[in-house]
Formats: sequence, C-alpha cells, structure tokens
Amino acid sequence: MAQYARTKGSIALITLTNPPVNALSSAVRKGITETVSRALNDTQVKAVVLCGENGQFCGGADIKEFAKPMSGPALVPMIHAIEAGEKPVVAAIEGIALGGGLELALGCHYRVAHAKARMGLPEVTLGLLPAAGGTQRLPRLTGIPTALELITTGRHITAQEALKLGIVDKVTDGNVVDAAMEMALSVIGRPLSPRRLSTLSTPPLANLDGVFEAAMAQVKRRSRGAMAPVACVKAVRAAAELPYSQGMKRELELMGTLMSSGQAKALQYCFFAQRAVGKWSLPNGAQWNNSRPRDIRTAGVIGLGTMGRGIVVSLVKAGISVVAVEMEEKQLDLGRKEVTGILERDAKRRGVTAPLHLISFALSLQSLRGVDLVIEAVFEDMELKKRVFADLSRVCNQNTMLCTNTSGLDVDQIASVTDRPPLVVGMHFFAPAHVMKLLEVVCGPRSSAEAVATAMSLGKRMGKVSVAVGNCPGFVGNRMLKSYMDESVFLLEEGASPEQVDQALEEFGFALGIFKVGDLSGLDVGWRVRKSSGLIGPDVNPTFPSRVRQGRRYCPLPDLLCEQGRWGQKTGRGWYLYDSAGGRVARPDPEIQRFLQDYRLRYGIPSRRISEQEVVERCVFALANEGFQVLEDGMAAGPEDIDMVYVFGYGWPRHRGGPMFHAAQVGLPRVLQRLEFYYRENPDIPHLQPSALLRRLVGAGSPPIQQWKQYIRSTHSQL
Ligand SMILES: CCC/C=C/C(=O)SCCNC(=O)CCNC(=O)[C@H](O)C(C)(C)COP(=O)([O-])OP(=O)([O-])OC[C@H]1O[C@@H](n2cnc3c(N)ncnc32)[C@H](O)[C@@H]1OP(=O)([O-])[O-]
Repeated sequence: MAQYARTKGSIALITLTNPPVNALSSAVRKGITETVSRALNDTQVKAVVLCGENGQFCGGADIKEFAKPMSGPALVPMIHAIEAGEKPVVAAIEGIALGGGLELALGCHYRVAHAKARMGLPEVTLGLLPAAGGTQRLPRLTGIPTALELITTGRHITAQEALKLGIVDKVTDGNVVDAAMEMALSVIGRPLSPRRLSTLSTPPLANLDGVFEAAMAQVKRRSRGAMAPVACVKAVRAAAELPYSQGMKRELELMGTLMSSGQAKALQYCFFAQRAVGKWSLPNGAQWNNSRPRDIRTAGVIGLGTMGRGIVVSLVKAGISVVAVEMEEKQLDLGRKEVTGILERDAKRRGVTAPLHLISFALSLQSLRGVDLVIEAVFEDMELKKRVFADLSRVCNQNTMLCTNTSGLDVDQIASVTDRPPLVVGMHFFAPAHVMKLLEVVCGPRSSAEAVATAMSLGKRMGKVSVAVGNCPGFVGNRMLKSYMDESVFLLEEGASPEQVDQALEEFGFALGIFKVGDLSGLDVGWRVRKSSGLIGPDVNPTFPSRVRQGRRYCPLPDLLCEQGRWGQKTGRGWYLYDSAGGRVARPDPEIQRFLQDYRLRYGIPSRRISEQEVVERCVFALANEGFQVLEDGMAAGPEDIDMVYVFGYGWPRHRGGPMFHAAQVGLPRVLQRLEFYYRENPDIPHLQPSALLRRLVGAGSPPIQQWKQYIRSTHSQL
C-alpha cells in the first residue's frame, strides 16, 4: 500500500495509499519499507519524495490495529532506515501529518508542507505517546518547551506555525509534491548528517528541572488521573537527559505501560464512539447516509438567557446569519452586550474580525418570518413553550424548521401545537452552549428524517458532537443524571459530607464533584423543576418534610438548603461557602456539617462512615444502571451514544471511556453484584435495582460492548 514511481529521472516518488487518511497499517508499513529499500538500492535514484494519496499525507498509526497482535514491520526501524539512508528523503505534507504520520516526516531529511496542512502528535488523546521516535526527535528539532507543549496537549498546528517552529522547511500554496521534488533536486549531494534529527542534541535549556517540574504539575492539574500526559513528560525528559538510543528505550518502556492500560483502551474506544454516533438511524430505515440535511443559512434564536446567548454565538461562528429575539428591551440589551462581548473576545484571541454583521436583534417573533430554522431557548416551562411554538407556527414560513432547546420536556407535546410536527426536533445544548461540545438531538415520534438529519448536520457545523436521542423525560443525559444526583444526596443523609463525596468523584476523574457542580449551576434551578413536577408543594409538611415522595425515597436536603437562600455561588453559599456572592473558591462550611447532623438526628438516621469506594460505586453504578435502562427503552442507539453524551456533556473523565464502557471495564458481573448489594441495603431506591439488560448481558457471559445491541430486547427503538 505504497506506490513507487521514478520521476524527473533521479527522483523516486513513494505514495502512501490507504484511504481515507493513509493510516500506517501493517500493509502500508510493509509498502514503505519495501519501496524505501528499493529507492536506496537503485543507483539511478538520487533523492526520494514521500507523499500520501488523495491530498492526505498520513493520519498516523492505524488505531484499529492497536487491539490486535502486532504484525508486519515495526514503525521505529522503518523510520530509522529512512533517516539513516544515504539519499535525501523529502516529506511532501498535504492535508494532515498526525501522530506516526508526523513521526515519519520527522525521520525524513526535509519537510515541505501545503499551506492548508495540519500537523500534530495527538497520541496523548488516545492514551499513548508518540513512540515512533516522536518524543526523541521533536525536542531535538524545536527545543524542549515547544515539544513538551505539543506532545502533552496533542494540539494540531497549522503549516505556518510549523514553519515558525522549524518543523517544516518550506510552505507552499501550490502543488506540494512538485515543491518537494524541487527541494529534493536542490539538496542532492548536500551532507545529510545535520538533517538526521536523532543525531542532534536537544538545544540547551537553563533550569531544566524547573521546566519539567512545571510541565508535570500542569499535566497533573489539567488531566486528573490520566496516565498518558505524565508519560509524555517523562519521555521528553529522557530526550533532554539521555543519548538518543537510551531515550528510545525509555520511550518504548513508557509506551508499553500505556498500551496495556485500561486508559488507552478507553480513549481509543472514545475515538471510534465519537465517530459512530454521527451514523444515526431511525426505525423507518432513514439514516445518516440516506437522508439529506437542509442547507441552513439563516436561523432565529428565541430567548437570550445564558443558553440562548451561547446558541447565538455557536451559530454565528459557524457562519450562519442569526436573528436573536427577546421579549423585553432590557433583556435584549443585556443579551446583545453579552453576545457581542463573547464574539469580540474570541475574535481578538484568534486575530480575526468578529462576525457581528451576521447578527440582528429583535423584540418580536415577526422578525423570524424568513429564517430557515428557529431554536427556542425560553424558560423550561411547558405552557410557555407551547405558546411560543403556536406563535411560531403562525409567524414562520411553512417550511421553517422549529427546534426546542428543552432539557427534558416532551418534544412531541411541543410539536403538537404546531402545524408541522415532522419539522420539530429537540436541540438540547449544554451550558455554556458556545463552549460545551455536546448536542442531544431529540427525535420526537413524528420528527422527519430530514429534520433529524438537518439538526445533526447543523450540530456538526457548529463543532458539536451531535447524538440522536429518544424523547423521554430528561432524554439521555439528564435522565441518567437524576440517579447519580439522588445517590449523592442519599449519601449525605447516611453520613457523608459534600466535600467527601466530591473528593471521591474528583479522584475518580470528574473535573468537579457533584456538589461543586450544583453550586456552580445554581441550586435553585433544580428546586424550580421539583416544584413544577409536584415533588414540592403545599402538601409537604414544611417542618418535617417527607422522605418518601411519588412512591420512592426522596431527600429533602437540597430543598431545605434553597429555603435558607443557599443557592450556590450566586448567593455566596450553597453546599460550600464562598467569599462573596459570585465567588468561585469553594470552602467547606461548618454550618453545613451542623445542618446535616441536625437533619440526621431529626429523622433518626444513624450516621455511618462511608468509604470512597461506596461513594463512587453508588453514584457511578447507579448512573450506568439507568444507562442500561435507557438502552432497553430504545432511547439511545447504543452504549457509545450514552458514553459520548457523558464525555462531552457531563465532564465524565474521557480516560474512563464513559459510564457504559466503565461498567464493561469493571466487569458486568461485578457491577451487577454491587448493585444487588446496594439495592438489598436500600430497597426504597428503585434506580439501584439492576436493570434487566444488565442481567441478560451477565447471563450471556458479558459480551464485548460492541455486541450489546444484540441483547437489547426491545425492537421498539424510539430513534
Ligand atoms: C508506535 C505508535 C506511535 C504512533 C501512534 C499513532 O500514530 S496514534 C494515531 C495518531 N493519529 C491520530 O490520532 C489521528 C486520528 N484521526 C483524526 O484525528 C481524524 O480522523 C482526522 C483529522 C485525520 C480526519 O478527520 P475527519 O473529520 O476528516 O474524518 P474522521 O475523523 O471522520 O475520519 C475518517 C475515517 O478515518 C478513520 N481514521 C482516521 N484516523 C485513523 C487512524 N489513525 N487509524 C484508523 N482509522 C482512522 C476514522 O475512524 C473514520 O472512519 P469511518 O468512521 O469513516 O469508518
């Protein structure tokens, strides 16, 4: 899978041919090894150009092969043979040179890139490190600080940045292979030693220890519990301190540890899961590759609260003209100021002009008459939403798609007040909507394939990971979150403190513990939802609120907190104490300890010591258990969809793959056994009762996660 051609007399052109990204599969490695040897042995050949077909240089190692036993030639000796050869080899980089692809280019003596090419060493995002010499060659070329930054973040860089950093020798707007040929001809006969990166020393650096200590502290802070960034720092350190051959040994050793770790498997699963969720399908046979999305050029957004503002920014950044509507002048002005500010700051950071010409602001729905699509982002109140949709139905063109940003209300009920239920879908964004990558596309029972395709594709245009979900209360993410949140407050009743629960969850890998998240997003939000769903109301005794509601265990602690005006960061007090209203630094509050003790005394709940293991198991297994139920109910197409919802929308640690992958990795029999145990202890908590699907999977011998779909009894996919 590498073609060989002799051009311009003395130049051999080797072309990688493995669509779509010319990944370095074993066949490609074999092809490169053979063709390079042929070129080096052909006395007529004076120089070699290496390129990739279809405008892509190389997307790196073939990730699919990581799960299989190694076969074919290894990358390291293959790259070494290129570098050590006595003929100049020029990499012609078009499209991408990522991971092993860039490492291959670093083994070449010269690199020419097309102006639109992107390069990087993203192995860290797959739980690995650049183990084809990348951690040893790049620091020798760019210096240690740059190499550390690129290798530990996996960031892609442009050709212009690569030129500035010395990673490429030339950038061209024209034909990159022609430019590489020209360079190859011009360097014939020049000494190759200075171009062999492995033979160079890393540029000297003052305060080496300080640089590495700072880098290590940074990666530990940024990616809590992730092994790969730590290994990357160690490997680069080896480049700074050891000769190349010993550095390569260290690189291999570190790679071995990572490769066999659960984290690498989880991150590689995430890579494929992220791509799989784009391949949606509906029970009627409509799917991603047979349904045409509409071309959306203009959109309307109703409601300029936090969500609406983020949605406007996301649309505008995707190049879509937006009409932003608010009902009150004051709110409109506030929204305009915020949206403009976000766009201007973003443009300044990127050195471009803010696309403010794409937005207009209006006080009436009438302004939405001509738009292609509307996204409603008003308060989470069914009656209000129905009024808005009935009005939209009258105002908008017959063909306008109508979307709701509800976080859990019945999309079909909303669609029912319109004249076009097939053109209504949910587009559930996550706050802040211009930052968070997740978009749940809620397929109502009457949503058309065209509407689903349009919402999915619009999400992609906005840079989101769009996941198609069914129309049930809370959809996928918030429905599952309920069990997780309930467990966390039940643990407080039984003896835990907010900081203890948060610490256990943060150790597990969540960026923030559940109580810190609650304080950040405002505890009054859930309070309002519980009031509207009838869980709180005039029937509840205010001095001794019941611990059983709607037939299941209920914890009134969050309500009692809200009644005291403790709404989280916005009031300076919530589960934690803050310096002032709007403060960000959470401190444990002794008052909360007393409040919890009084509560337990009042209800006669014995306080016990709760282990970190119990905190994590009860919260995380309850979450996964609801995930199994979501699958059984046909509300998500597969475990990958659920996992991507959690990774991109709820701060789930990516190196643990997602709640369903985590359950598989822990072992389904173990998850079942622990859920059975906790359910026996707490028979009044229905979400701890193991789901039928989990039992069936265990009964079937715990098949791999990719096969779970076969065990889902329901033939009633709601998607
Ligand atoms: C010794 C070890 C040292 C080296 C380690 C490495 O190199 S680690 C690797 C370091 N490299 C990376 O981490 C790069 C990973 N890749 C990417 O970041 C992106 O795919 C992209 C930027 C190359 C293209 O983005 P885009 O939005 O234009 O397209 P898209 O993302 O939809 O992909 C299209 C199809 O190609 C598939 N596929 C892609 N790459 C690989 C691969 N390496 N392998 C296998 N398959 C790969 C992808 O699954 C999809 O398949 P599907 O669903 O159609 O069946």
